[in-house]
Amino acid sequence: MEGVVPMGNQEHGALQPVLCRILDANLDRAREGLRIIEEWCRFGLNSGALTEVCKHLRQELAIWHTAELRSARDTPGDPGTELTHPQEAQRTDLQQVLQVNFCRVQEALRVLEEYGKLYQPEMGTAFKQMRYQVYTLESNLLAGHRHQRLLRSHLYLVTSPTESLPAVVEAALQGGVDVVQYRDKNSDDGVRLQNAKQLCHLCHQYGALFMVNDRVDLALAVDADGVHLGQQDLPVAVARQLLGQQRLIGCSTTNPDELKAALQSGADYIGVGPVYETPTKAGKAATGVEYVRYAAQQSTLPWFAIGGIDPNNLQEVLTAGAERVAVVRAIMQAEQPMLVTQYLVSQLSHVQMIRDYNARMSMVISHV
Ligand SMILES: Cc1ncc(COP(=O)(O)OP(=O)(O)O)c(N)n1
Ligand SMILES: Cc1ncsc1CCOP(=O)(O)O
Ligand SMILES: [Mg+2]
Repeated sequence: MEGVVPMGNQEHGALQPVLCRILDANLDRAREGLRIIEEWCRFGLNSGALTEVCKHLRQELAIWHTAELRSARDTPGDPGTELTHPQEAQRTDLQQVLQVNFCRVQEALRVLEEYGKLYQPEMGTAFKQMRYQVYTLESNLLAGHRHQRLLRSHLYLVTSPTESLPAVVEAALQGGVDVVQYRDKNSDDGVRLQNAKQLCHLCHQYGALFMVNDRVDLALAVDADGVHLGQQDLPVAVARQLLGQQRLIGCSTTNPDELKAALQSGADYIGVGPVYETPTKAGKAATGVEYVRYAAQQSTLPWFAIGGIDPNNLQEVLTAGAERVAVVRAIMQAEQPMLVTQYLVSQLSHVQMIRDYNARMSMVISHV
């Protein structure tokens, strides 16, 4: 086979330029990947600490990137520059951009670690340490992104089955909905899987969270952000074992006892309701806005008022203390789902703005 030389037959001298080319290419690769991650830390997260970690790693790589390694570069003679994978052209959301670049940096560091040992023994240890620093950076950066998104979420759409499911969900996403839950009690699993996959992809394109109702297996199968569980569903602790710490778990409650248990269960957010009677959950007694008032006083987790909420009664729910609401019919059955979503979003952000302002004012007053 032309060009294939067993390593044992290569003389050390002949190996040196090859090593230099491998090290040069992978130093470039690691630095480029880090730069992409650093831009998000700096401009997306405004995190000085995470930006500093990326910068420090890039500077360390630069020190190893000596003139000898750079001068070994032979881009025109590199057959790898022509090779692209179709997936390189597809980046569907920010999460993917970051994930792909973390992989790229980690792979490059692994190559540097292994080949570096042949070039200069200290390289092995140095790049190994850097690889572990990158793993830590990855978990600090990616861990908690769902929880952070949840904290910024105020409008939650729970879907109902319809022919135009993707179109309605996309309209709601265009209107600014923060979380979408796929809820389908009757379809076959094959249909559910297809729908959940499609909606998950759509939500992530718009930077919204995607949750699955009831089904932990389906949530895992489509890489959803989490699952929503009621009192008759799997216990939160069991779902947590299956889903891990990174995914979100929501828990429905209808009264103070359930709220107390849900707050201690390890759930990430709470459903509060049905506030009003609703055909979507026929036969379930309404809690009334009193329970919304109670949740506003007692909940230590983000919570969403749900059940019969629409543009006409939203104000009453907000006045009772809600800052977050979940709806089914108000959006799924709207003639113009995007407009209704925009209206709900604007009402919710208005109330949020007033509450934030009042909270800041009372802090100022308490310091005078
Ligand atoms: C956000 C949100 N809150 C409450 C529910 C209701 O969950 P559950 O009581 O399990 O009832 P079903 O939706 O499974 O019929 C929810 N789905 N979402
Ligand atoms: C799933 C669920 N859980 C409590 S109320 C409810 C349904 C809310 O539907 P709608 O917003 O159409 O009243
Ligand atoms: Mg349920």
